[in-house]
Amino acid sequence: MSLRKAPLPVLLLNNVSCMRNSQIILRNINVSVHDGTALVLTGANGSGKSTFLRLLAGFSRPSAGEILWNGHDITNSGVYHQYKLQLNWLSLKEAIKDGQTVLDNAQWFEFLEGKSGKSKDALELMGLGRLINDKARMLSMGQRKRLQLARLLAIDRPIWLLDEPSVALDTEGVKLLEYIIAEHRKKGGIVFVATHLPIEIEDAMSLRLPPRFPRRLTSVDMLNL
Ligand SMILES: Nc1ncnc2c1ncn2[C@@H]1O[C@H](COP(=O)(O)OP(=O)(O)OP(=O)(O)O)[C@@H](O)[C@H]1O
Repeated sequence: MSLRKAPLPVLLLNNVSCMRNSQIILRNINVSVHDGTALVLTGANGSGKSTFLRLLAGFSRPSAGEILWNGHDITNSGVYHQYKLQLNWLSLKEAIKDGQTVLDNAQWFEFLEGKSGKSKDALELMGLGRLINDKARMLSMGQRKRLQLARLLAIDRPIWLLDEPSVALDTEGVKLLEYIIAEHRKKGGIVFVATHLPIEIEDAMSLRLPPRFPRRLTSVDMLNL
């Protein structure tokens, strides 16, 4: 008889809590993530979705508990050095240079990554093929989001941390987002999505963060307690 060991999760959040300004933002989060996993984070404004992604990105440290990547604590500087190369971060802060062309904006990220050759196809896929030589300042909000998503594809890292990725996208844009997430997962990629908007992700895990009340409770909060 052979005993097969369960595979080690790629990412393990083990009793993770996070405090800011003496307030608990996240409390005792336990999540186990394997290759191909998608986790959709929802919750009210201020419930801690971005904070959750920031912890995963290593931008801030858990106040308690640990985040393990392949069994290693990401707050260890040697581990983090390797871990951060796995991450692709997308947020409302878009880091787009208005004076550069759409193509340059994508290729610059590829260049920083020591890669080349994927930006054009990625922009085509995201529906920006006709605009690659236009200055980024010409883009609409939704087109800027498409450019961010094209960069995600061009850089091609395994763990995606997406904060409100569908904001400003039209119906076709959301479908494209769902498509690239599905394709990324087929290759074993891991996707975290913090969102208020509906997004279709097959077999996704979901985590709804409880509301927090840093402000005075309203009657609506009282009803929901
Ligand atoms: N650096 C910080 N210092 C102090 N408090 C912070 C810090 N960052 C976030 N917070 C607080 O943590 C709480 C959670 O914020 P966070 O941005 O994670 O929520 P969210 O669920 O992403 O909200 P939204 O849906 O509005 O984007 C908020 O009350 C916010 O004020």
